[in-house]
Amino acid sequence: MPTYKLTYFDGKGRAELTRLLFTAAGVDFHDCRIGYVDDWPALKPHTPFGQLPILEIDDNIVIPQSLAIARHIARKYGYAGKDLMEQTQADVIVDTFDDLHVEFGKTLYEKDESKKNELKRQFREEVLPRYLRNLEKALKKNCGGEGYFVGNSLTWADLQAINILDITMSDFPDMLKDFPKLGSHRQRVENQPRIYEYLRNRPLQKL
Ligand SMILES: N[C@@H](CCC(=O)N[C@@H](CS)C(=O)NCC(=O)O)C(=O)O
Repeated sequence: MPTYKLTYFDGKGRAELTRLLFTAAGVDFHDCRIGYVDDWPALKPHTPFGQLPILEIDDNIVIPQSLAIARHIARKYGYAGKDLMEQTQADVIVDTFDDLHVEFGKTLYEKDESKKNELKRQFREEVLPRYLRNLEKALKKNCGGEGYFVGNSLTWADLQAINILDITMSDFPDMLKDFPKLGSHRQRVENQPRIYEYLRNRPLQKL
């Protein structure tokens, strides 16, 4: 088994999907969390694109880009989809949740208070319902929404779903109230034994 070191800041952010994948697969990894002020300036010039996360494999391969990292682990351990079409369907769901994550991010980092409130209103009333409606429709297309996003077993699309919903719900806690299939899917995935244990024990962090 390769050795893995995942380096990121101390938060969920763009590393949590890979942490969830390692957890689901039961694969050991070094979860290296560094400080933005104390550690990052020295490390940044030694990373391929000056960004985190990076995944180091066997001390000699370095992979940047969070979704490339997660896709690599998903493919390696059987969570990418069973054939080309399933893989593409899983990619579509992962990318759509990534878009939602980016939209959510816009509501966090605006400095001007009144602009920030307007961004949050737009996100809550327009952006979020649009994404959730489309994602619930996509979920229902497979087994009426009673199983997984793709095929008949867990893929990285399901892990990306619980990850981004969790991060977004930190500010919009009742956002799934009109989307019962997304809500029950979330519970189904979070109740998988390894994931359940991981979620109970991971650091309590909003983002
Ligand atoms: N598309 C990249 C974006 C990576 C990214 O924006 N990383 C941020 C943290 S979330 C970062 O490294 N910030 C520090 C910096 O740019 O100096 C990915 O998904 O990995």
